[in-house]
Amino acid sequence: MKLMVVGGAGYIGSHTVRQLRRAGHEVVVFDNLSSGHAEALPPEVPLVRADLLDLAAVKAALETYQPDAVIHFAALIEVGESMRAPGRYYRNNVVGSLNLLQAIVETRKVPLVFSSTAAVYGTTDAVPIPEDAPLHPESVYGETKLMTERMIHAFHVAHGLPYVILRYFNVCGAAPDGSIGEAHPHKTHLIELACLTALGQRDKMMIFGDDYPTPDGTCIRDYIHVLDLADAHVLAVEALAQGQRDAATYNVGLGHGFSVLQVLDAVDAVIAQDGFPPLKREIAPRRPGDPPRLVADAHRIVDDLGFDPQFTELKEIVRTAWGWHRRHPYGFEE
Ligand SMILES: NC(=O)c1ccc[n+]([C@@H]2O[C@H](COP(=O)([O-])OP(=O)(O)OC[C@H]3O[C@@H](n4cnc5c(N)ncnc54)[C@H](O)[C@@H]3O)[C@@H](O)[C@H]2O)c1
Ligand SMILES: O=c1ccn([C@@H]2O[C@H](COP(=O)(O)OP(=O)(O)O[C@H]3O[C@H](CO)[C@H](O)[C@H](O)[C@H]3O)[C@@H](O)[C@H]2O)c(=O)[nH]1
Repeated sequence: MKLMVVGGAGYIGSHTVRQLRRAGHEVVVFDNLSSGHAEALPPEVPLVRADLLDLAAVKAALETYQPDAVIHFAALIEVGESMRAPGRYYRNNVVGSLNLLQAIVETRKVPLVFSSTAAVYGTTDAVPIPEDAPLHPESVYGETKLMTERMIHAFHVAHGLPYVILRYFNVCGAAPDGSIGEAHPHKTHLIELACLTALGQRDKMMIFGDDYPTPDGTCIRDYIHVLDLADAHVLAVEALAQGQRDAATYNVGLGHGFSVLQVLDAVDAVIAQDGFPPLKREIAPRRPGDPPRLVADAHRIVDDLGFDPQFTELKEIVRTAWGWHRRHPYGFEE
């Protein structure tokens, strides 16, 4: 197939581009490079450097490249920033996605795979969380993702647009060859921060709360490797193309969780193999808005699409992140 990957120069998009190429698909990337990196793309993949807010550019790209399906990763993704600059987030994420939907139905009405997030559930008592749990996002970021989910469904009902929505849990890790990996401008993710702390870019790791109602008192999350997540996109887009699915929403996680302390122990074990000392740790207050436990009920994607994640060991996941950060301590900015 020929696929247009919108936001394909970003962290998850660039790993997905690789897996799509490996699966034999042709790819074109549409990205404004606001947080993505052209260096993260294979040289043979064309990059249309343009903005989703430019409707004419989106339509022109669809008309020029005539893709068989579109995968949509483009968004602003920082929860804290979304609360301080809601206008930017609603405009970029909601209006940008609306332009993409409009351009698709006005040009080629091809299937769409969309990146959503566990943040659409907000704080929930459900463990694990099924896809039909109540949706109560607690941030503007989460709200923009839920609004986009609803727009996509409305376009499905009104125009027959086939779609798969994937709700990711905690995305982590990097390409095992260390060539591409996470390089967000602002670092907030636990595993990335731990690797950068090991490399001396931070003094110590702060543990945000050790008094949660969990076995070791720290928060539990479902960590999904970025390559497994990329494979979920390959499965989704192929199921859409073959007409096996035309409107589906899936959680993407492992279905079991690890605590902050378990993650930091895994990082210590991995970096010790390269002669690095254990991370300095400090217990800090809880971070506002962090639910104690977020774990996916991932049965639906396993049953429907045959999703079969390969990175199920925490140390294996951490080893790939460490390999990337060690080789590229400043990301793509070397
Ligand atoms: N990283 C995570 O942990 C996580 C978790 C859940 C969901 N998601 C979702 O996955 C998607 C990808 O996340 P990521 O971590 O790869 O982020 P990222 O910032 O690395 O990638 C986003 C890409 O979209 C591009 N982009 C943003 N706005 C654009 C616009 N208006 N026009 C064109 N391109 C634009 C950026 O330049 C970047 O390349 C996002 O939609 C995010 O909400 C990410
Ligand atoms: O220095 C740190 C960084 C994080 N944490 C803790 O580690 C856990 C994981 O935190 P991350 O920031 O890595 O990830 P989140 O669970 O906050 O967020 C992720 O999952 C969300 C879904 O709920 C959204 O999808 C979001 O985009 C994605 O980054 C949390 O308990 C957090 O408090 C620390 O203790 N110290």
